[in-house]
Amino acid sequence: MRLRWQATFRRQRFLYRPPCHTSHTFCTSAALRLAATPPPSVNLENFPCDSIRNFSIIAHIDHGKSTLADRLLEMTGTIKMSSKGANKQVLDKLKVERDRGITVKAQTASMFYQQKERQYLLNLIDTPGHVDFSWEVSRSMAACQGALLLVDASQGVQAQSLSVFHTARERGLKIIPVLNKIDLPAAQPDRVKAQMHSIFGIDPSDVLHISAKTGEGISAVLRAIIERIPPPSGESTGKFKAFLFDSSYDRYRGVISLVSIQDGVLRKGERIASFHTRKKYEITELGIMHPEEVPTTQLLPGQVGYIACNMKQSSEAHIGDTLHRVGEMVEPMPGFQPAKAMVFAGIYPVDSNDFPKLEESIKRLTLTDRSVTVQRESSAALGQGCRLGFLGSLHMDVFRQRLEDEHDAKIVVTAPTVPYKVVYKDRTVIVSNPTDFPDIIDTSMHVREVQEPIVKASIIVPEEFLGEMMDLCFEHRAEDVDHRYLESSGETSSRALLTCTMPLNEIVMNFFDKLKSRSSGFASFDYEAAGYKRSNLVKMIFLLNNKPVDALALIVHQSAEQTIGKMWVKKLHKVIPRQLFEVPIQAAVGKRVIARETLSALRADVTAGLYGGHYERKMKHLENQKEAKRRMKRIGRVDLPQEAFFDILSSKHS
Ligand SMILES: Nc1nc2c(ncn2[C@@H]2O[C@H](COP(=O)(O)OP(=O)(O)OP(=O)(O)O)[C@@H](O)[C@H]2O)c(=O)[nH]1
Repeated sequence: MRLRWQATFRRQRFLYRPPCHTSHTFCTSAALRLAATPPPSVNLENFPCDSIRNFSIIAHIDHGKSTLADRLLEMTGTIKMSSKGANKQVLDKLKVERDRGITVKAQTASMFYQQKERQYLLNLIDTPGHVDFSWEVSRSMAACQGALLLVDASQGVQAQSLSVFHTARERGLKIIPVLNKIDLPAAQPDRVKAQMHSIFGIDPSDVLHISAKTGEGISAVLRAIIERIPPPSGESTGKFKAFLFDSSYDRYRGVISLVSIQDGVLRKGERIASFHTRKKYEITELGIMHPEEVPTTQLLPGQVGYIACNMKQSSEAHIGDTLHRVGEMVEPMPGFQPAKAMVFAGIYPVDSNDFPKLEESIKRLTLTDRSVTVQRESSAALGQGCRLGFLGSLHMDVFRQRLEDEHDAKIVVTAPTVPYKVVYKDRTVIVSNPTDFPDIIDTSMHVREVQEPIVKASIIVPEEFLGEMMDLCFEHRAEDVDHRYLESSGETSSRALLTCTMPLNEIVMNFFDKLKSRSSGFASFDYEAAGYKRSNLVKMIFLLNNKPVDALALIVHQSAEQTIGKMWVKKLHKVIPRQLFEVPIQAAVGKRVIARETLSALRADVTAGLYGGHYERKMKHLENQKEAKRRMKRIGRVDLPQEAFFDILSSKHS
């Protein structure tokens, strides 16, 4: 989820102040339709800590976080109330988000709300829903004292409701349980409240009933935020200390950081230092997100806002950093786990000449998505490219789509891999590219063992699909499989929580799709990293006419090498065009050939079918053949059209 209206305003600014750094394809008409109430003359001195509440909305994907955020903004007058529900999350989204109905980046908004003669400053720190972006969720929570736990009244508690609840509880946040979508005919508020009681120990009388769609119950949510969430603490007379929890990049102003002020007051022109990098900066602009940037003269304790300080590189804004005034030493805030890339893939331009353009596009996109890691690599088959690390496979797919949508890039993406640990006699190396994976059987390599990343998976599913889900998990090398029922017996259809450990490699390809189709869409899934485990892994290479194609290499579990080898050789046979000679297609592990197909020879004369004096037609055919040749990648003596790579690699992802 993201606060789409905020994005709208940022983009409006971009529209009026061209040319801007962003290259997103924005929906301008939507951006202009959504009008804000004019920014108030903000005097933040009127908001001491006890008038401030910092909170986030946490929920399983699609349980209505964005919709509730829209209503809260309307109700507090931060955006204009629309008669026909025009302030919908459909507005002004990136194409990738419109296409997929998901949110990628957490956003922040400050709202002013009057209750009983008193004005409050409510800071909403929004969170995305998908498991790949859970890093953003915990990062957002670090700046809050409370969270609205939203549960869909028709779907009930789902896998990510569990994980976000536990993260919020571990961080000591006050949790306000909210039942959303009570307008739906399928809503079962009492049943879902009973689930929340048995799973989370939540008192059913504490649960608020709302419809974020119709607006029912929203004022009770605002009341609960003020009454139940504790205010932040901080001393305006203390030494200045701020927690940096997010950043974005602006071509003109450099890095814009979002901070939560812990102690002291920050004003324009003051000099601050980063605890992490020890670099010093001067504040050139500061303010609050309302929901667009509204400059203020100062930021006080407990407040959440943005700062610009001529920070040039995104990497200087270290998430979780403590900022302090130059010359004053403060105790740093407890650090923050940096995002860890778990899925890696090579990205190559379809036309090798486009590499500089592709590299520039990747660089620009990573300015808005700090969690992506980038390294140059090259492949004999695909030429120069980049190896990118992502938080998960959805994250990878979103990035790929953004490259295509926003930067018009024509790219080939190699099969995703996870980071493996290869333990040698004298050192341990992390390998995230199959090309670098050693031949285990070759004793001269001195490989002691190979370890793969493991995750702890949770699946919530109606009990009639439990057996099917267990089978699916076992097919994907699950261990420690356990389950428990989430509702007391006597329910018509109880739901079960299935937990197990699984290799991460097993879920990056198409596990999620299988889970959805084999549970008729009812299962929800979540996972967390659970370390590394020793495993029998091997590198599988594919040979065309006895020449290895590096871009197609895979790391597979030994138990599955036969099945995978045969399957891919068959697929390659289907997509590779016939050549002038017979071409063996082989899958091999070390020197062992696992599977083989043979592509029969083709005759060359493209004009053979043309009789008589059709000179021009003959020339056209020959020209076409020449053009097609230009687009070929030559593997040994085999010409492989770029489209075949597309077919092979995209089918590898499915
Ligand atoms: N009937 C009904 N539909 C709702 C309600 N709240 C949200 N929805 C719908 O539920 C869908 C998901 O809502 P979002 O607000 O995008 O959910 P989200 O939690 O932000 O989703 P992510 O950003 O993907 O995590 C949308 O189609 C909303 O219109 C509600 O109270 N009643």
